[in-house]
Amino acid sequence: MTIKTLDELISDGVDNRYVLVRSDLNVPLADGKVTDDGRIRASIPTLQLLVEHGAKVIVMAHLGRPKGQPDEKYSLRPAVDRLDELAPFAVEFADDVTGPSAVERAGTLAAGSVLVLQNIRFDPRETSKDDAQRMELARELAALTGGSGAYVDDAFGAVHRKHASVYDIAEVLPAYEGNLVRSELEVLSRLTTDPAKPYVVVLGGSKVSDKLAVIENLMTRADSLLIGGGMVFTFLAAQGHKVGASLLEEDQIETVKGYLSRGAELGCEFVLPTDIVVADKFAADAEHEVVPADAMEDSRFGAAGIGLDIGPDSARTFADRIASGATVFWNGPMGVFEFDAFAGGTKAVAEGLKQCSGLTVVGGGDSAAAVRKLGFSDSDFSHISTGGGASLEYLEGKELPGIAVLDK
Ligand SMILES: Nc1ncnc2c1ncn2[C@@H]1O[C@H](COP(=O)(O)OP(=O)(O)OP(=O)(O)O)[C@@H](O)[C@H]1O
Ligand SMILES: O=C(O)[C@H](O)COP(=O)(O)O
Repeated sequence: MTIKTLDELISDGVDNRYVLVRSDLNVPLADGKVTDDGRIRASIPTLQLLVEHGAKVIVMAHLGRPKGQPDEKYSLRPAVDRLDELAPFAVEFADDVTGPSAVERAGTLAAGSVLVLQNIRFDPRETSKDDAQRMELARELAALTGGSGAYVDDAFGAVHRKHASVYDIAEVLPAYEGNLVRSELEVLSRLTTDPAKPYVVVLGGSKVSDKLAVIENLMTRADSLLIGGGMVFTFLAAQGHKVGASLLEEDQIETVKGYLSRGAELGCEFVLPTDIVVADKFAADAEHEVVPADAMEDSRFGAAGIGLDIGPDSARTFADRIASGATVFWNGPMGVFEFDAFAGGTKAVAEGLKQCSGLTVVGGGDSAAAVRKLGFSDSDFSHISTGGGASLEYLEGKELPGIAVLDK
C-alpha cells in the first residue's frame, strides 16, 4: 500500500492551505445533548495538528441516518458544540453542506481555524448509489477549498461506506490518511495477523445478521467465540432449544448450525451462555428471573419470556475466559445494558477485559458507549475502536472503500 500519511501532508506544508477532513462525529444524543463523546475526543488530535500548522480546516461529518434532507433531529450542532468545548481551538459551524452558509464561512475562514459543515447526509448525493451524483457533491465540497485543498480521511467509523465525503472526494483532491484511521488500522491488523493465543472473540449486540459474516472469518483464527446479547437466541434455537419471545432470526438458524459444526472441525470453540436472565417485557422495570439457557420457557413467563441478558454463571465463565486470553476482541453488549437490571453480563465482560493482561480491543459504537456508561475508562482496555461496522468489515476481510481509494 502506498497511502499518503498526515505527516507527509504536514511536511508538504499546510500553512494557510484549505484541508477538508472527514471525521466521524456520529455520537449518541439524548435531549439534544451528547451522551458519549468518545468519537468527538478521538477526532481532535488530527484537527489539532492541522490547526497548529496553520491549515484552514473544513470538517465533513454525519450524524445518524437522515433521509437525504435537512432534519433538525439529526443536526450536527450538539456534536459541534461538544467539539468546541473539548478542543483547544475554536470551532465554527455552517448550517448547510455546500450551500450559502458553507460557501460564505469557508471563504472567510482564517488560517489555523476549524469550520464544521452541517450533517453531510442532509444532501442526498452523499449516500447516492449513482456515481455521478456523488461525484457532483464531491466537486462542490472540493470547491469550498478553492479547488487547491487537500483531503484527509480521519473517519475510521465510516471507511466502509462508499459515500461522497469518504470515497469520491479522494478522487478529486490529493488524499491523505488521518492519524485516527492509521492507528485504528494498526491495532486491528494485530487481530488478523498472527494474534497471540489464546485468541478470544466475544460477540453480542442486536444486529445478528450483520455479525454472522464476521463469525465465518474469525472461526478460522480465534480459539474461542463467546456469544452473548441478542445473537444468543439464534444459536440456542440452532441447538434445538426454545427461546420464548427473545430476539430470533429464524432464517439464520441453518447458517448458525453450519457454524457450530464447522467450528468444531476447525478447533474453534463456541461458548454459549448456560443461563439467561428472562423478563416479562422489554422495559427497565420488567419482572425477571434467571433460568437455564436450555429451558428458557420454564420461567414463570413461559413462551412470553424475553431473554435480556446472559445469566450470572455465564457472566463468570465469560469473564474468566476473557481474563486468561492473550488477544481479546469484543463487539456488542451481552444484554440490554441500557436497563440496569440487564447490564450484569456486559459489566462482567468489561471487567474480564480489564483484568486481561493481553491485547484487548473493544469495537462497536454501542459497546464503547456501554463500557463508559458502566464506569470503565478508556485506559482499562488496550484500544476502544471508534468503528462499529467498519471494524467488523475489516475483520471480515472485506475491502474498505474509504481505505482502498486512498491507495489509488
Ligand atoms: N438480549 C437482547 N435482546 C435485545 N437487544 C439486545 C440484547 N442484548 C443486547 N441488546 C442490544 O444490542 C444493542 C447493541 O447492539 P449493536 O449490534 O448495535 O452493538 P454494537 O456493534 O456495539 O454497536 P454499533 O453497531 O453501533 O457499533 C444495545 O442497544 C442492546 O440493548
Ligand atoms: O456509527 C457508525 O458505525 C458510523 O458512524 C457509520 O454510521 P452508519 O452505519 O450510519 O454508516
